[in-house]
Amino acid sequence: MKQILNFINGEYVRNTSGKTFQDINPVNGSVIGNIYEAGQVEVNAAVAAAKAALKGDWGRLSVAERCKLLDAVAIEINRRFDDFLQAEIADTGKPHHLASHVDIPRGAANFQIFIDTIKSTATESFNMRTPDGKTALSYGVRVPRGVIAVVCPWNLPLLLMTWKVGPALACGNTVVVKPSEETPATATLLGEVMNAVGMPKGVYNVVHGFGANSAGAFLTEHPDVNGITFTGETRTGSIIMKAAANGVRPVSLEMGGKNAAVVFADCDFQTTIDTLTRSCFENAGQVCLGTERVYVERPIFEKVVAALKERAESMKPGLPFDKDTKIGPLISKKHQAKVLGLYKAAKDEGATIVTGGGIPDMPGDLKNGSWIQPTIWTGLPETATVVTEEIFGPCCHISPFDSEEEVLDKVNANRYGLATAVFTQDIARANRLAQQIEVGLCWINAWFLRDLRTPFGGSKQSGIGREGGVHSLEFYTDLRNVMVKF
Ligand SMILES: NC(=O)C1=CN([C@@H]2O[C@H](COP(=O)(O)OP(=O)(O)OC[C@H]3O[C@@H](n4cnc5c(N)ncnc54)[C@H](O)[C@@H]3O)[C@@H](O)[C@H]2O)C=CC1
Ligand SMILES: O=Cc1ccc(S(=O)(=O)O)cc1
Repeated sequence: MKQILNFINGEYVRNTSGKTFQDINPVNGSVIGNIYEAGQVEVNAAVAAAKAALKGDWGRLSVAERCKLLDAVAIEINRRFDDFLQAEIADTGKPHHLASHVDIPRGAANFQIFIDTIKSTATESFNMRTPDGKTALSYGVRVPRGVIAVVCPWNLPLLLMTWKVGPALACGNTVVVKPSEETPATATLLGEVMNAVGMPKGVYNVVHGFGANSAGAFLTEHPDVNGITFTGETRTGSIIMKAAANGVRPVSLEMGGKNAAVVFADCDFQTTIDTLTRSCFENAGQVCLGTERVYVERPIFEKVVAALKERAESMKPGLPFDKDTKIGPLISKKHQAKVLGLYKAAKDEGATIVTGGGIPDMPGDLKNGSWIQPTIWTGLPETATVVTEEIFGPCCHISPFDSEEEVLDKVNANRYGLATAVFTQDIARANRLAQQIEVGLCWINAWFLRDLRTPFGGSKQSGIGREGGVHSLEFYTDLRNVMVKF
């Protein structure tokens, strides 16, 4: 049995309370690890180590030296690619092709991309004449904020954690990471990488546990934490915002979504169906950017429903390492119960179940896993639960529309505003819509196509702030103005 320890000040440590909880493989419900829950003592130690590191070797490094270390981290993750892959797959049950093409490569790349950003981003300067006839030059310098708390979800554990740790370290901060209690493995493994490349002690720390009355709350409420970056549910983000208010600490929040796709009759049909298949069902729908509302222009409504039904039914569930596996389980029995509850709500509220709606029949011990059928509904009003609430499962409701104005109103009538994908060959119409849809990200004839220099984040209740490229620097540094008179 794996023993999953906290990583504090460069060392793996258990805890003083003796409290542990189980790491479960969602494929078959088996216990794969024993996680040592960090209490207030361990969180205090991690924050203290991170604070001390700011004044130690780490704080004295030049930007170039810091970047060299980050590059070494990326190289070491890639050298240990298979260890990360096995760990991520064991925790999440996601198909091998997904973890090996998305999660782990991006986990490494997230340490490299911000090297260019930090090295090449200038700050502004202004020259002016003073009232007494002298000259004044003012210029900006970016300084690290200090200790950053990084609170992470379980859907893309390494990818989303490094998306924050990479820029935080590039900017000279130190971090205390609180991975999701469901997926502790890769954040823990990253500690070995940090030690292997010679990262100074205390720069990267990991504390395990839950939210309320546990590591998550102890960390975000800690007075020596100087900034909090969070990805997870909107409800949790709101609790974290309140914790951050105490001490007036900045927050960056990437939260829930109820993303729409808008399909016009003139779309490239095959590309649209291929893309919708990914956006609705990939990672068992556990992607914050995933599509759960599909609006289709009436002339091709039936055709889209039929094509997507066929694709949903071809998503073969199975073991992560089986070559023909197309979909893994949900992250946990708890999440499966939530998704099944919403599947039931759809039925109770009168949905037509085009396909799915329950649990697939799995062989042997896989019966104990948290599997779910890809599901499509039609026929619900815009007020229905599964049309308004985030599900985070492999499902969507498809409804017809007749005009651009109608679909725009429907897309925007939701409290979330993370992402939308528009499918049409009329590029003027697509751009018109993209500028009116209230989201942080809008794709045209694409989905999950990312240039990591661009801003990522949500509008409305999907988030506060943007990360990616120079936008990450906005959060992970404090911009100081210096004015010199001569
Ligand atoms: N906008 C985005 O980029 C993304 C958003 N998400 C959202 O994340 C959700 C799935 O992730 P979950 O792990 O279920 O989210 P969650 O909000 O339950 O948990 C996220 C993290 O916050 C911690 N946490 C929970 N309560 C806390 C508290 N009171 N104080 C401090 N920390 C606390 C958890 O232990 C976990 O590490 C999705 O439903 C989706 O809404 C997921 C991925 C990306
Ligand atoms: O699931 C949420 C999510 C997925 C991807 C990204 S990124 O743009 O690739 O960093 C962010 C959040």
